[in-house]
Amino acid sequence: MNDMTSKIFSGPVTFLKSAPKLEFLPDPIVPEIAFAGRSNVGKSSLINALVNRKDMARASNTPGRTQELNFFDVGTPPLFRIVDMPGYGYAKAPLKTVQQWRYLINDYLRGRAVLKRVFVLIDSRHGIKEVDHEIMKMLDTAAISYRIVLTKTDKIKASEREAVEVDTMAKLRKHVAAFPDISVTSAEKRGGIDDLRDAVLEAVAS
Ligand SMILES: Nc1nc2c(ncn2[C@@H]2O[C@H](COP(=O)(O)OP(=O)(O)OP(=O)(O)O)[C@@H](O)[C@H]2O)c(=O)[nH]1
Ligand SMILES: [Mg+2]
Repeated sequence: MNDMTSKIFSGPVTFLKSAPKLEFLPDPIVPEIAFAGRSNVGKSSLINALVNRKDMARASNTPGRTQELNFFDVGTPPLFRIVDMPGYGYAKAPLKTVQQWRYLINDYLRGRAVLKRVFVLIDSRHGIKEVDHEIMKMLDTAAISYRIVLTKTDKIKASEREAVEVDTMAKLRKHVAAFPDISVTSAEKRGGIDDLRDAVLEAVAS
C-alpha cells in the first residue's frame, strides 16, 4: 500500500444515505464500488475494516442486518462512494422481503452507470455456492466487472485457505466479467485489508 492509498482511507469517510428503494439513490456523480454477497458473509465488517472505523457500516450477528443500499462518501468532496448492500439468499427472511432485496440489488447493479466494480464476498469456510454462482452469472450477462473477495479467513487453517483459494480461482476463470485475481481477507484480524484498499482504488480508476 502506498502513501496515497493510506491517505485516502484514513481521510474523511462519511455516511451519505440509505436507499430502501431505487428512487432514493443518490445522484450518480462519482464512481461507486459496491460490496455484495450472501447474508452474514461480512460485507459491513469488511467495509468498516477498509475505512478503519468501528461502526461505520452496521454489522451484526443477525443475518439480514443490512436491509438497504447504504452509501458512504470517501473524501470531501467525495473521490468515490462505497455501497454496502443487503445480503442475498437469506432463507429465513420472509420470501417477499428476500425478493424485494433481490430486485433492489439487481436493479441497482444492472442500471448504475457510475458503478465501477462489484466486490463479491465469499465466506472462505464455504467457497462459492449456488446463490453466489447465480449473481456471478447475472454480472457476467450484464457485463459488470466484479472481484471475488474471500472473507473470515481467521476462521480456517492455512491449508484450508489455500484449498479454497485454488478452488475459487478455478471457478472464476469460467466467468467473463470476473477480475482474474481474488482478495483474501479477515476483517477481524485485518488480514488483506491493505491489498483490498489497493484493489478498491484500482477499480475506482478503471
Ligand atoms: N471471525 C470473523 N468474523 C467476522 C469477520 N467478518 C465478519 N464477521 C462476523 O460475521 C457476522 C456478520 O458480519 P456482517 O459484517 O454484519 O455481515 P454482512 O454481510 O454485512 O451481513 P448482512 O448485512 O446481514 O447481509 C458478524 O458477527 C461479524 O462479527 C471476520 O473477518 N472474521
Ligand atoms: Mg451488512
